[in-house]
Amino acid sequence: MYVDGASTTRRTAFRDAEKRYQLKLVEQFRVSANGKRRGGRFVAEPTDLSDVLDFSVDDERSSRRSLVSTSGTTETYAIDGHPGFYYVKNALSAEEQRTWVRAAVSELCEPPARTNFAKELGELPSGLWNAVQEDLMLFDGAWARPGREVKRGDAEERFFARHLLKKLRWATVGAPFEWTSRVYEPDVPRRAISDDLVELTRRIARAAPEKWTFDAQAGLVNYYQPGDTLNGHMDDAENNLDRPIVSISLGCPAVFLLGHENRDKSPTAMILRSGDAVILGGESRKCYHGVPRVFASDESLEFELPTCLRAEAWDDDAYASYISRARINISIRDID
Ligand SMILES: O=C(O)CCC(=O)C(=O)O
Ligand SMILES: [Fe+2]
Repeated sequence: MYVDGASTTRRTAFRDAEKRYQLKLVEQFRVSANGKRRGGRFVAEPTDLSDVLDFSVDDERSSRRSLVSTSGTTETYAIDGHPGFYYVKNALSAEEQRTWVRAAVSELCEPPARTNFAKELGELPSGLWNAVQEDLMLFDGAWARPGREVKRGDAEERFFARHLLKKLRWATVGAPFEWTSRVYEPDVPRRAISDDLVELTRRIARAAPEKWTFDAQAGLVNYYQPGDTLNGHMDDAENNLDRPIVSISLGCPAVFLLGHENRDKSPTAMILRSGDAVILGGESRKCYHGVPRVFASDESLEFELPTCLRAEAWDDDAYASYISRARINISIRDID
């Protein structure tokens, strides 16, 4: 769906910013009772976020943003130096956040949606989420109970549904994207974009004062675990770059870098939080962007999940436990 510049190795202002925010693990040592130094525990090195916009707090960094409109609890902001980009805070209600987390892991990644597994394993059988709950594994193209005990470190471990769920990185809804030829494939089986998703993203797109035409036709669902990143890229496979992209964040917070038309200008860093959305329209539609960092919700108080995603808010603990260590992004595009 995007140009992932071969230039990720070239030193650019964008690349420097990615490095600044990426997760760095440092070994933690402790001295045991007999005076020996023991290591082996890795923790995240603190990251300096003093230059990162956070729409959930009002401080000196807020001078770089301006409130464009308010509708109920939804607030839409523009950011200095990034025409056409909007941050839509509280774009989703508490209930909608749960609905779309549930849909992302139990519907949007289900066949015939294309996922990152297609190349290595072929299409997974349907029911990945239920297979995780029942601790099943992939055997001869179906979910099955393991025939014998599988120990930690055994090669078969990677076929457990719980392991595959951790490796789920993307799913496409609507017209699937062929990453090699970099085109949307018109005539293959697909998971249609539901009316609910069309309606939701249309509503969000209307928050932009430009009132761009936006027809939700294809979507990419990205699944991130803490430590996962999305390299700086520009989405350019869609025919008409005058149409915006609407991109919804769910679960753990992330650092999002919004750059410019090349990688040499310093990007603006901001935190994307659950229930918020961004609109990449106008000039910003052709700008580099990426996600160098996803924070686990228990890393620090400022990254806690909103109450609507914590265990007590669900009737099924499994969703709460997944989303406390995952981020989901649903980006919807108009591809004509
Ligand atoms: O995860 C995000 O917030 C950004 C996703 C994105 O840029 C993409 O899917 O093209
Ligand atoms: Fe993108």
